[in-house]
Amino acid sequence: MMKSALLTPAEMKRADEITIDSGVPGIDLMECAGDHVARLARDMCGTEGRVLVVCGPGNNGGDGFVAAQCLQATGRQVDVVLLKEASSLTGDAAIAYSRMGFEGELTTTEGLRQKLLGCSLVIDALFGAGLSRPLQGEAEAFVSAINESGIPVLSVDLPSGLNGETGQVMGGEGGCAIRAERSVTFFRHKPGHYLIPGRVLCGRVDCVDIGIRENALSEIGPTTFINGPDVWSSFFRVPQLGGHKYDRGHAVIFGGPMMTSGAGRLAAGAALRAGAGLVTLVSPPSAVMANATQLTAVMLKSVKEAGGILELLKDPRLNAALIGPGYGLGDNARAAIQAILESDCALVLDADALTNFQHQPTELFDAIHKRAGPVVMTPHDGEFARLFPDLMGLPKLEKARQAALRSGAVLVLKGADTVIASPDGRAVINENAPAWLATAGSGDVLAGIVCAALAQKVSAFEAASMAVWLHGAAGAEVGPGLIAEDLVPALRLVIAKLVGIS
Ligand SMILES: NC(=O)C1=CN([C@@H]2O[C@H](COP(=O)(O)OP(=O)(O)OC[C@H]3O[C@@H](n4cnc5c(N)ncnc54)[C@H](O)[C@@H]3O)[C@@H](O)[C@H]2O)[C@@H](O)CC1
Ligand SMILES: Nc1ncnc2c1ncn2[C@@H]1O[C@H](COP(=O)(O)OP(=O)(O)O)[C@@H](O)[C@H]1O
Ligand SMILES: [K+]
Repeated sequence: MMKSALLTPAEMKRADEITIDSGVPGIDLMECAGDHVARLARDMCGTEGRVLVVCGPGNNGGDGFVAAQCLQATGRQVDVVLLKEASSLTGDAAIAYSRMGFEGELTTTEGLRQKLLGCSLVIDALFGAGLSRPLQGEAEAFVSAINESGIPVLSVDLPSGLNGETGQVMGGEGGCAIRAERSVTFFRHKPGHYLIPGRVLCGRVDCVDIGIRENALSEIGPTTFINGPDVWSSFFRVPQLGGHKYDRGHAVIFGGPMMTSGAGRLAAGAALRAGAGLVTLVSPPSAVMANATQLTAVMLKSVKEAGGILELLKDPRLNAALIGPGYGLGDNARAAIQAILESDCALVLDADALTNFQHQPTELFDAIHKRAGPVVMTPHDGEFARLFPDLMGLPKLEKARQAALRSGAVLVLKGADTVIASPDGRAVINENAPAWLATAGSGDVLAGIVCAALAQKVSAFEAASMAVWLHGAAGAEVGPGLIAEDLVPALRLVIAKLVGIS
């Protein structure tokens, strides 16, 4: 799990301190970092062309001085531009500057523009983890000039102007940040490398070892992780010789009326493919015929109203349920959801199940806190806004974490950078979803996969994380031209690969 830990800039600072306190000089870390930066710079622009290293006033600039020195030592033409006078440098950055062996040039934005002409790569060593406020004045003008030049940029640690904790540009809409082709960071990725727009601004990110102590992580206790098998593979269930289908759980999908019945069918098919031993699609009588003509291995049941649902869920073998996709809005729908909330089964609430409580969110959260079974909620941003309007201004990780804590549910806040947050404070960020997944019905498939993992008795946070990853991997397997129906058969290939490697 520690392999996939993400560190906030403050946690990374702590990891640096722990390592330095254990006897590793800070300048050694910086020299190692700068050496990697130089290596990647050579990787980006081969042996030809001038490299311009733009250095800020802190240790990020220090990494830039080391990189400049390494590049020059291999015969490279290098210019170093300073944002602040060299005399204001302190600590390791001052040491790195003094060891560089040549002078950096304190220049104006116009001077920087002249230096940019004809160079083949810019190393952005202006600001990294220490950026504490939006870029202004000369710093902002430097960043604009670099972006306008169109020259490829390698950012050190983070594109300058980006908040490493939130993935947002410091200063929001009015702020500015480097748009890099590649970034190189140290020890562990930061959430900002994966959260949008950070992920776009970073370009390809390399994470390199600079000698930070691994055991610093146990002292720091990170709570944010990148999603992948490292987070949940020990929870992934492989059917056992001698087992039977009930070992794999019985998922119940509550589908809607005929005109929106496709959503429930997609979710049911996905739940079966994702490993639930049995799947029953429960629908109002009007949709039964449509479902029956489309589905084979999925069982069907017709239920008219909340009373029927209560009765059905008394069967303890029905251990996981999903309601929401194509379900419909109104008093009857809300009564059905309330009936399901009264049962003990593990539960996924998606789409209409969330929208139905937009005027009574506290009622929903109280019911979730009271029930014994776990709940996973899977809103996209629009659905999230209906239940948590006051959290909308927060960065995505914080939004998901606070919503999980308030609701008592594991929260899957969807998008290109889906965040899964647990009420216990843990969160993962997903990165394997291709943009082809942004298509009608794709969320219904995801909800079905979550339900399958819950039916297999996977804990809610791991179930949600696993499902989001499988969904992303299935999307990548299908690729261009994907429609939601394609995801269900693609899951078979993804699971086959996963079982092969685990
Ligand atoms: N020993 C260490 O601590 C190591 C640090 N490393 C590098 O050090 C970086 C962090 O260094 P620092 O903590 O010095 O931080 P930075 O170099 O990112 O920036 C801090 C400096 O910028 C100023 N500043 C912050 N926001 C500003 C703004 N908006 N406008 C103008 N000035 C602003 C601060 O007052 C401070 O002087 C990392 O990103 C990484 O590149 C690496 O060298 C590895 C080892
Ligand atoms: N740009 C994107 N890149 C990757 N995945 C995306 C992107 N946009 C949306 N997704 C994913 O596609 C799915 C869409 O779900 P949702 O919005 O509920 O759609 P629907 O209701 O049509 O099924 C989610 O899993 C979401 O994370
Ligand atoms: K930088």
